[in-house]
Amino acid sequence: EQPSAPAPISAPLRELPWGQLNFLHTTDTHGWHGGHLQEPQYSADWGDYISFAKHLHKRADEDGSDLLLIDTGDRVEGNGLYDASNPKGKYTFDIFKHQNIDVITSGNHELYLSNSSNNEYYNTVPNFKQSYIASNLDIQNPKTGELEPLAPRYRKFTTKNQGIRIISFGFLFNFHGNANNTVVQPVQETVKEQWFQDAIRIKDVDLFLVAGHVPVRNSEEYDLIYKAIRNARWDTPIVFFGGHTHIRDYRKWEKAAQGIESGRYMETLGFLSMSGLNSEKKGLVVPEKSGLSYQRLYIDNNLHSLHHHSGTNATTFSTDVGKNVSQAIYQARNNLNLDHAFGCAPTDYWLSRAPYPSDQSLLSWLEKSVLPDTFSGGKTPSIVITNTGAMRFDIFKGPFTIDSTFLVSPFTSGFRKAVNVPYKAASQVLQLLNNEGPILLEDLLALKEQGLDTMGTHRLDDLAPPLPPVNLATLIDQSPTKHALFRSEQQSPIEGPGVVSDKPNIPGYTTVDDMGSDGDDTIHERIKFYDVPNCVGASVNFDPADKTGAPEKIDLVYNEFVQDWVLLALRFLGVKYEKEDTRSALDGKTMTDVISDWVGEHWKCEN
Ligand SMILES: Nc1ccn([C@@H]2O[C@H](COP(=O)(O)O)[C@@H](O)[C@H]2O)c(=O)n1
Repeated sequence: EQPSAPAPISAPLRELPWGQLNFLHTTDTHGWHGGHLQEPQYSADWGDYISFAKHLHKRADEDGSDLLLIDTGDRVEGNGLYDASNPKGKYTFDIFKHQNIDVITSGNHELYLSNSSNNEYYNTVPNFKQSYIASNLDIQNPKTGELEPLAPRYRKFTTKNQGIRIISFGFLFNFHGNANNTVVQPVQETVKEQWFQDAIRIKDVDLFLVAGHVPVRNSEEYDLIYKAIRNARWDTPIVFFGGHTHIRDYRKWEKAAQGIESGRYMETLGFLSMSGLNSEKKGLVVPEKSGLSYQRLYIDNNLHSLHHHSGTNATTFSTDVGKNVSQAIYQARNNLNLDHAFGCAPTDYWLSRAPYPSDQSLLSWLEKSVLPDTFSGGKTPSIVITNTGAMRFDIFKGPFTIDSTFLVSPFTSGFRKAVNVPYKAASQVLQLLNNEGPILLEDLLALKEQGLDTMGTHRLDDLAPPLPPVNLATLIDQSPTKHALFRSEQQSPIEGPGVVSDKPNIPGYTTVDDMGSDGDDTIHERIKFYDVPNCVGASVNFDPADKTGAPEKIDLVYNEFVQDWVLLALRFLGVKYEKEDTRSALDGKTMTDVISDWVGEHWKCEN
């Protein structure tokens, strides 16, 4: 735990369902290896995770079971510890490498920029030489320019104590937004490749382990892999580890094929156990189960939970390596001056924990205050649009630091503008991007398919942030056209079999998955999450309500990440702008700069 981290509050806990083969799973950590310094519930750091894993390894060695660690990518972008250094990631690779991870894969965030995928090539792959897997990912060798697999396509290994023979794969979903130094092969092609077809037919395999930056639910990619393995091996157990959608989730394909997704931002250490697997070695002390079984627990990443599940206490918990890593994180945070405050937030602003629009909504704050104040300088009537996915985390009342700017918006995309756009068209772009009004997403997609867009790297709903880290069934939908699955606000919190009756006192995740509603280790009081639009926008230097005084032409300013969609929408509205017709806005400043400048000017700290 970092010295400034708030101490966890004790809460009723569910027990770790230890088995024959046990897994700890991290995903979408996005640089939060220092833990959450404003939220006691998630305040343990990467050093604590190292200590925790060490205790569980000891337990496995003592009772003859096994423990494997998995990480499924998006380790970068989203926290000052990674983003504030120059070059980015200067400290994180050396911090991360001290955990003994058995299977590790790449996420999409490792690939948006060529320097971050080159970092995988130069740092993370060599640091995890025995465990990095890249089943459908190639990279241009930075020295020769030749395309090569980022890491081995699959691995075969045998567990230490039980002698369970495992074939493991490492996938990335069919991602298109990568820089041009990497190639992500669509999963439907990978599963047809000879190496994959041979691997799933290797004899004497007790378990297929599919790790990937791929959601476990509604996932064409994982369904394809499941079917491909089942076509070759009708009954060999399969375990999936997923990621990308930032949720806690558990999916049962069938009795012998199940998988976990373990949240985001170092909030969750996913635990999955299996029993009843073929084993070469005897000596298992844990009780035998009849047949194969899987169990799961989503551990809140704080010391109260970690002590409890490892049978330790404040005196016995930290290992030497764990302590050193926590110290290295502390040192890096100091070097980067991450606690330096630009100003102090007067209240909390929520990305998806308050309805949009509302006074507590981060997106309302962005469109009502930050964007108009930032872009009003030139006096030109403008509409400013950003995707809401450019915003990644909430703002808490109190000091808004260098770290906070990267938590809220870490990306390097700048702003661009199309000048002198007819107002009639420009004023409809936001509505189109939000799939509201008479023209729907399908119409735009049809145009894209006719080749009318130039690049088309992102899907329209990728413009919004990942859904809040809850099962879709618990998300409160504000746009009925979008997600028919969501519950309405009137419905009561999820309850069901397996919910323990202790009164929850800590707000947090109340996960409902294919195993039921008893997956969170901490019995939480339910938090409400709200759906958000794809994009928000501000009218600057004119009043959109004043119908008679509407400008004829305006500048359309937008976050560079949404450029394809903005130009496509304009074309759909009868106005043709090519990328070359647009220009850089705000001297290349990013959203990170915009927010830190605005906070410095408007949110003074009262001493
Ligand atoms: N330059 C960028 C890069 C990404 N985004 C947003 O992040 C989303 C992807 O994040 P995941 O954690 O879900 O992988 C992407 O869809 C964008 O919404 C961005 O705004 N700018």
